[in-house]
Amino acid sequence: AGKTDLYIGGIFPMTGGGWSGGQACLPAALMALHDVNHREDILPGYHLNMIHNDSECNPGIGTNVMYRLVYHPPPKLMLLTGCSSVSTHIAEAAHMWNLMVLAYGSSSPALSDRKRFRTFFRTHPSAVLHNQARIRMFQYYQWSKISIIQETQEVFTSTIEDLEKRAKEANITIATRQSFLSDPTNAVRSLKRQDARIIVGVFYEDMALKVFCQVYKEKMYGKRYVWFIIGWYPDNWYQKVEENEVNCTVNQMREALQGHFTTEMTMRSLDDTPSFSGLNVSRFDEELLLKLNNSDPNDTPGYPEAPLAYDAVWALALALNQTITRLKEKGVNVGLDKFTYDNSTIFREFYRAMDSTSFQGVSGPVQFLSTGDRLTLTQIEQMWNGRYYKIGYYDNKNNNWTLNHSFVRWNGPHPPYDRTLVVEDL
Ligand SMILES: CC1(C)CO[C@@H](CC(=O)O)CN1
Repeated sequence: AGKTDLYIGGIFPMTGGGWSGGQACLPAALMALHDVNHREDILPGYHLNMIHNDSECNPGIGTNVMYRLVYHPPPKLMLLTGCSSVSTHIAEAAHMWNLMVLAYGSSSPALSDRKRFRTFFRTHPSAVLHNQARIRMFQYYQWSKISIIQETQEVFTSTIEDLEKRAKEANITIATRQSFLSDPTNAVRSLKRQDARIIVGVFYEDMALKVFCQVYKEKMYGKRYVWFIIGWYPDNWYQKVEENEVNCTVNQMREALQGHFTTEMTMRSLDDTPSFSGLNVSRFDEELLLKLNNSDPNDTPGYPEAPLAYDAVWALALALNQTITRLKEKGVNVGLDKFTYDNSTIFREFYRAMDSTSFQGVSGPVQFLSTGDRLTLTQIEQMWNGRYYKIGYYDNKNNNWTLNHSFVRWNGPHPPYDRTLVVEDL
């Protein structure tokens, strides 16, 4: 007998100036849909379809896509979203239609607000996930005086507010906090004037080039300084000096960046054990590359986040599957295809099922906090001679970490101090 069709909405940033991660995340989501629909034990008797459009990572366009998905039949059971700027608009309104929003690409800490985003979940961790690893490193090397420089973007402002809270709890002083909009020259000079030594820098990669060219000019690198920046830029980000009109050479950038640390959320499971779907990381990447007709993964936006999109589709499929059971247990004999936006019966069980998600994904264990947040490991790397080396991981769920400190290298004879010591200058 033919299967009953179910529909979900998918909003993917394919183009536009922001994060266009839909380029790899849409193929990954379609891969998961295919795999789910070929499992007899999942949503038996149903066929899951996704209707998707390009948000261009633009909140206005994204909201328009949502309205079109909602006001054109058939009803959609939920919405998948990417960029934070789109998710914040859609997730605030979605409850009006009993719609769950599951983001595979939203890192903004602002989204961890259950009151404002009542039906929001995400397989992409919040950007605050960098902070516990940073604090642990500071404690390990006994740095209790930290400085901060940030680009004025909401995601970085919210991240630094969380870092300040955690630093206070750990008796670590934030000596100075500088921010800049598009030219970091004065912010870097202020750090130098205030004798900043251990510095956390949060900005997008185009600004990172400007910051470290200025760091080179101010000589704020070498044996007296330690920099912590974001790790999810492409590995060769610092070489793009011409296209960003930065007047430093690649060698000067490399010299300024020698020994800096980065933190980033891990988006692929560290071990190769198969996920619930049967795919392990290496098989997933093989299949994804085929879908991307073997274009260079480093040049395909969203390639790092693709497992988060794959796991998001599995999460909603397993939650819908659970919803069937929950409805039966409540004696509600209605098919999922009978969902309507003004009927909260199905949504309520769907929400409870999503809230209790727990399965092994390609991106690692998939579970949500009560805020809808996802925890993953945080990866710590260090750059040496222009290349990044993994030196440790922080497990944010169990609050423990592994640091291969013998891998860590210093520009001087010992780790720098967090302030000027008289003895050091003798
Ligand atoms: C790690 C990154 C690049 C952070 O921004 C996310 C996009 C967003 O939060 O809008 C995608 N993943």
